[in-house]
Amino acid sequence: MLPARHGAATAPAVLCSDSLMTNALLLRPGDRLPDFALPGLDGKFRKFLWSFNGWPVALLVVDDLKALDTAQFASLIARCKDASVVPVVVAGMATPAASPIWSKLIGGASDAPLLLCDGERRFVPALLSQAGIGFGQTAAARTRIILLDPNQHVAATYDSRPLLAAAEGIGAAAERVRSSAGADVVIAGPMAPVLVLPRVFEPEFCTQVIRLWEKGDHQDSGVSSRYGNVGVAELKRTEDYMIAEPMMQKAISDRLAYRIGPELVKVFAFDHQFTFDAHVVLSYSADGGHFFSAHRDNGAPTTADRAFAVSLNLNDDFDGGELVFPEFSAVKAKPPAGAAAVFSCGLLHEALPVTRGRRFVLTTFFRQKK
Ligand SMILES: O=C(O)CCC(=O)C(=O)O
Ligand SMILES: [Fe+2]
Repeated sequence: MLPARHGAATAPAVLCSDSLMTNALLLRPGDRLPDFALPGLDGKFRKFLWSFNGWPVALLVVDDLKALDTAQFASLIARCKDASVVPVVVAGMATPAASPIWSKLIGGASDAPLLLCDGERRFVPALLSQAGIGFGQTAAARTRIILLDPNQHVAATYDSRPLLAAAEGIGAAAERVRSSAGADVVIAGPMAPVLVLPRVFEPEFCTQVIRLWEKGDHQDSGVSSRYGNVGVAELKRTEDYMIAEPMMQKAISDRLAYRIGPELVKVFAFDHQFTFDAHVVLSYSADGGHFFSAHRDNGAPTTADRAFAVSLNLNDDFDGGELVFPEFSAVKAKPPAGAAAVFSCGLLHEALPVTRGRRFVLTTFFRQKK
C-alpha cells in the first residue's frame, strides 16, 4: 500500500479480516491505482484522480528525467495522441531540478504532457517497485509506464524498454479498455443502481475458479446455508461449490477488495471496513432447469449486515442467465466473463434461466464490519 496520505478516498477502504490481504502496492492489470497528489512545474498540487476526464492515461514513472531518451519520449507522446491516451509523467525529483531537463525533453511543445514532481520521493519508489511485491523488497525498475483505463484501473504495465514497448502497444491496449461502449443506450426510465465492473478476474483466473467447481462436491439443488430464506427450494435451484481452498479464498478476496472495494467508496460512499461472506460458485445449466428467482440478500437476521452483493460471471459461452432488478425495470445485466455486477443487498434481483449451455458465477457479499 502507498502511504496513507495518498487519499483514503480511493485506496481500498480496508483490508478484510483474517489477514486475507497483502500489504503490497498491487499494479496487476485490474487493480486500481491508489490516488496521490503531487505538484506540477507551477508548484500547484494535482490530485491524480481529479486530473483526467474519462480517457485512458499513460502514466510514465521515472526516477530521473535525464534517463529518458528524447526521441523515444517524443514518439511515445505522439502515439498517445494518436490513440487518445492522455500521457502524464511522474518524476522522482523536485521541480527546480526537473524544470531544465523537462524543457529540453519537450522542446518547447505547447501541448506537452503534465509533469508531476515527487521531490520527496513519497510515491515514485512504490510506483516503480515490482508489481505485486512490497516496495523495498526487490530491485525496482527505473522507468515504468502504467496504462490506466478511464476509471484508473491498471490496464497494462510496461517495464522493460518501456518507452519503445508502450509506443508500440499502447493504441491497441487502450482500445481494449476504452469506456466508449453503449453509446446508443439511452436511459429514459428507472434504472437499478448496479455497478458493472470489467476485468475484476483475469481470464485464466476465471478458468481456475471454474476448475474448482468441477473438482468439488456440488449437489443438484445445492442450497447453501448462507440463504437463510424460507421456502428456499422454490426460490433457487443451482449447483453450488463453496470455495474451501485457503489460497483461492485469498486470491479471490484480494481481487475483490482491490478492484471493487475502492469503487464502493467512490460510487456509493461506502467508506467502511468490510469482510466477505463465503465465496460460492453457482452454476446454472439449461439442461438442469436451474434458476434463482427474485429475492433480496439481506433479509435474515444472519444476513442483515450484508451491504453489497457481487455476481461475477466466470464464463460467457451461454445464453440467458442475465440479472434483472424488477423493482426498477426490465433492463438485463450480463457482465462479460471476469466482470462483476455489484449492487446493494437490499435490491430485489433475479437470475434469469440459462437457455443454452452452463453459466458459472462467483457470488459473495461485502459485509460491513462492526
Ligand atoms: O446468479 C446470480 O448472478 C445471482 C446470485 C444471487 O443472487 C445470490 O447468490 O444471492
Ligand atoms: Fe442474491
